[in-house]
Amino acid sequence: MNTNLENSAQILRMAVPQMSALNIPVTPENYAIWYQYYAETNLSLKRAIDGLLANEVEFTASVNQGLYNNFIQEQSPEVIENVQIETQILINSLLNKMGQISTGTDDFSAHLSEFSHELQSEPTPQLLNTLVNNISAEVEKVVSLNHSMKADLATLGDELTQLKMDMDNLSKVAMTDELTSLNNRRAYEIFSTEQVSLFTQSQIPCCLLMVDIDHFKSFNDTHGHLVGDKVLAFVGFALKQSVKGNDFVARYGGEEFVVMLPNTEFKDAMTVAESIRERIAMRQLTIGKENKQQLGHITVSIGLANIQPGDDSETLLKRADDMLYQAKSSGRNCVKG
Ligand SMILES: Nc1nc2c(ncn2[C@@H]2O[C@H](COP(=O)(O)OP(=O)(O)OP(=O)(O)O)[C@@H](O)[C@H]2O)c(=O)[nH]1
Repeated sequence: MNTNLENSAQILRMAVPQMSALNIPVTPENYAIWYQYYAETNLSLKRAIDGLLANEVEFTASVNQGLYNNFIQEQSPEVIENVQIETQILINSLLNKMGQISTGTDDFSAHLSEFSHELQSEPTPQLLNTLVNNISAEVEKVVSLNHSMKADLATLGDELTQLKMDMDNLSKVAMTDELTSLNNRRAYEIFSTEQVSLFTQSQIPCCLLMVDIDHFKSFNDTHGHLVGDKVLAFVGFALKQSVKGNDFVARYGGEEFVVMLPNTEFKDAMTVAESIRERIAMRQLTIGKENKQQLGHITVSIGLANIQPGDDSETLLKRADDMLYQAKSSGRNCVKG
């Protein structure tokens, strides 16, 4: 900021509180006296005031008038009037723009009102000059405050975006099964609760499939745990491939998966379940890129349940699980619902 303007603003900030502490009305004349006192541009005035202050003389109207008459120069009235009008216009237009300036304007507003008040009487050219300087200084202060606030806000915005990305990432990790990259049980529980409450509110049908790999223990025992993991990933992928849109696939735990089919009637869910079963059963599993090792086929059993009045997510899951048990008891590689 221009040093002259900065000085004027500083003088203004010293003069006004001092005048108020000494109960001196902020008239243009009085302001001119105290401005020049703090600016130290009028040494005889400064000595006179220092003397009055040292002797604790009260600054009555006549003392103030005496200071003005003895130490402040007379000025031409027309010049005063013109500058007075211009300054008033400037203040008004600034006041109108106040709403557009985002923050940090309270002091500014107070100062402008002060300046405006000072212009009500007949100010001297020095005072007007001072006022214009002070107004500019205050404007620059607010503008630079706004610039730095904008920069701060931009930085804050970047930090928030980064934080939001980190949070999104974290919640993704918390909801994802590492082995299959499907939703995990926690994500399923949230989704299932939402679907049950949707059904309760608006009877939108929704079905749940519980999918369990058949004889997975013996598969693991024969081929090893790592190959077993690959099979889990394959089943997860096959489930994803078999559904669409808002359908929700999760690994519930171990070799058990769940598929939720929102807005789906029982018979359509049965078709989806059958297509999942077939897709998995028909696939010849192999491992290794060059020397492919044949692993044979795996199958899944599926239990199907639809949400019914009075259900919560646990009762729904229990019915699907009961159906899965039936599918296993009926020889596996089938769907029951
Ligand atoms: N490789 C691998 N195996 C797992 C994982 N989680 C659970 N299993 C295995 O899955 C097998 C599940 O076995 P069981 O519950 O007896 O069922 P099953 O052999 O699939 O037989 P049925 O369900 O009756 O057809 C166990 O051997 C578990 O160790 C996993 O993350 N990776």
